[in-house]
Amino acid sequence: MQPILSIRNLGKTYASGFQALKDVDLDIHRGEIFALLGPNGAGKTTLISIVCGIVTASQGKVVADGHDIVRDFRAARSLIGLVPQELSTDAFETVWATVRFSQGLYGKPYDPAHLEKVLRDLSLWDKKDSKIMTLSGGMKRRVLIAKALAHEPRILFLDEPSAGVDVELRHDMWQMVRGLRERGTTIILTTHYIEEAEEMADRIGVINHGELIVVEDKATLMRKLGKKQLTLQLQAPLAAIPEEFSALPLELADEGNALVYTFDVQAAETGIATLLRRLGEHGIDFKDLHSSESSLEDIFVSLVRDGAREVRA
Ligand SMILES: Nc1ncnc2c1ncn2[C@@H]1O[C@H](COP(=O)(O)OP(=O)(O)OP(=O)(O)O)[C@@H](O)[C@H]1O
Repeated sequence: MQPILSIRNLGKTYASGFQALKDVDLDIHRGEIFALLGPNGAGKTTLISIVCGIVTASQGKVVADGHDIVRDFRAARSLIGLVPQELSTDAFETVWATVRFSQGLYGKPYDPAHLEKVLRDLSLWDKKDSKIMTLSGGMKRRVLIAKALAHEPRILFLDEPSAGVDVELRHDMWQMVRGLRERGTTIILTTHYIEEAEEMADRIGVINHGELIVVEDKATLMRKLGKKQLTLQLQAPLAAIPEEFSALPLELADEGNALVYTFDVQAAETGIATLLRRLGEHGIDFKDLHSSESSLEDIFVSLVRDGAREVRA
């Protein structure tokens, strides 16, 4: 099936000469939740801003459901909703007036029933006549979401949805995002919270220094780049790893009371049987063992640290 969003050779150099995006190619599938991860300044907001028509690209092409975002701006923009990081307008407006305005902005006719549903879903109905400046931070966040949903977008961008929100709102938001996806909306979110990507995303893209260094199904990413660790609790502590074992991916932990062996999830042979046999031969006994898998967070940190080279290799 044709992707709902197709990004080709996208680049952005700001007037300062700073190159914030370099040759980004990305297809977003219909109906998926895509999480874009990257450290501060990686280019996430720049990418979203280009697709939403807020920033002009220096090179490349973006097509949203068949509509070029530059040549066919109105049609493309009407398909897209954006929940930005901060509310920048309308402090003196009521909640109702601001969502009503957002509905009309992209040519949608006034549909009070839809607006009521959006506000009820976001627990904002009681506040519909309140001025935005009188709302709490969490409620203002909900207003941002309501504004983005007012024109029934097919593609929804959430820029750092969890930044500065409490646990309850975060979980409500996840619930809402899943509900939207079930009804056919495609969701692209940027996040610093790996937990959020791990919880929500079907696919994950990692961006660093303006380059998309990896795009992968979440499950595949975790399988491909994940490592497993086997921890052996020793009967007697070791002062150092014996010379004979120095070539193995072994580390001492817990003040010499534990040996940690790291292996690739994908490797044909883990080497565990050999390790255990050799430890036995050397009289290194253990009283307990357990294994653990690396989290998405471990994978992300190593990706960003090691950069593009190793991932592509
Ligand atoms: N208007 C601008 N002029 C010059 N440089 C800019 C401009 N806007 C952003 N940048 C730079 O481009 C880079 C990418 O910024 P961007 O906001 O896209 O990052 P981000 O990944 O969203 O970061 P964060 O996670 O901190 O929000 C940063 O180095 C930033 O300083």
